[in-house]
Amino acid sequence: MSSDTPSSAADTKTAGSSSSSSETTTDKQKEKARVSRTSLILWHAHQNDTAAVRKLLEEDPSLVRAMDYDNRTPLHVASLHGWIDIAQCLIDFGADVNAQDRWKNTPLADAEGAKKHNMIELLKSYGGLSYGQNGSHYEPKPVPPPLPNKCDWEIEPSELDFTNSNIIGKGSFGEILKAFWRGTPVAVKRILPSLSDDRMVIQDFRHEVILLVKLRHPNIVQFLGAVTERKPLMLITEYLRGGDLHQHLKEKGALSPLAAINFALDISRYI
Ligand SMILES: Nc1ncnc2c1ncn2[C@@H]1O[C@H](COP(=O)(O)OP(=O)(O)OP(=O)(O)O)[C@@H](O)[C@H]1O
Repeated sequence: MSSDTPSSAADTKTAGSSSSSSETTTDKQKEKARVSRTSLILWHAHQNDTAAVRKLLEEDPSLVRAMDYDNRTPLHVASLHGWIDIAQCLIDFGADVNAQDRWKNTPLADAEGAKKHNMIELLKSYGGLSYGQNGSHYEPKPVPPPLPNKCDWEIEPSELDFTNSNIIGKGSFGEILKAFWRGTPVAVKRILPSLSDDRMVIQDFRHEVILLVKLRHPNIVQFLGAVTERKPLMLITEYLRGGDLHQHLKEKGALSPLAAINFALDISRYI
């Protein structure tokens, strides 16, 4: 299931005023507003909403360099989906055609991986180069991305901010909390201390991490990292504002056949 919309438009108002009590508070508010606007432009790019993307860029042209926690820019998002108008608008505002995400993919590598032919042409006409793991001029055939090294996803526990965090769910071996990581809300599955030494629990946790590391799909919750070298063991994924499919089924009951087919198509969509 895809993640829900980003922070409300109200959050995007420029924060801070001359009456702010301290510079630190103003800085924090500014940082929060920047994170909100970053989420918004990425969201509108994902939704193919050119008017909204243009409006944000007119208000703040620096947003053309916005990046999420995977260093993915709005142009990566537009390229993957093949949204030509959005890509053109971003390029007009000076987007870096060869920006590289966390996996070193350029927008062109994404467009090639997703076989978005018009997008490939557009990006090439602006000097787009294909390097990264999805596609490459040097690799005639697409190759599956190599598994990231552990050091790419092992998260330093002190980077997780549990201030004002709350429990959003319970699993068999632990609880799921909403927390913040690098300025972004995340869901943290934390194994209960009482089970941290249980061999079966540790094995299950490792299996889940090994599986999640291999998955990268816009409609499957994104694995961000894990804490495996210290206790409590933790698994960090993107935070779904609307909860997961399980919660949706619990709250709303059985899906209509059409909704079930749409969910299945979303999950199995080849990107
Ligand atoms: N990424 C997320 N964003 C928001 N809510 C989440 C997220 N992950 C889990 N939850 C909430 O926590 C509940 C339990 O999560 P989940 O089923 O993943 O736990 P689990 O430990 O895998 O459970 P079990 O091991 O019993 O299957 C979900 O139904 C949902 O309400």
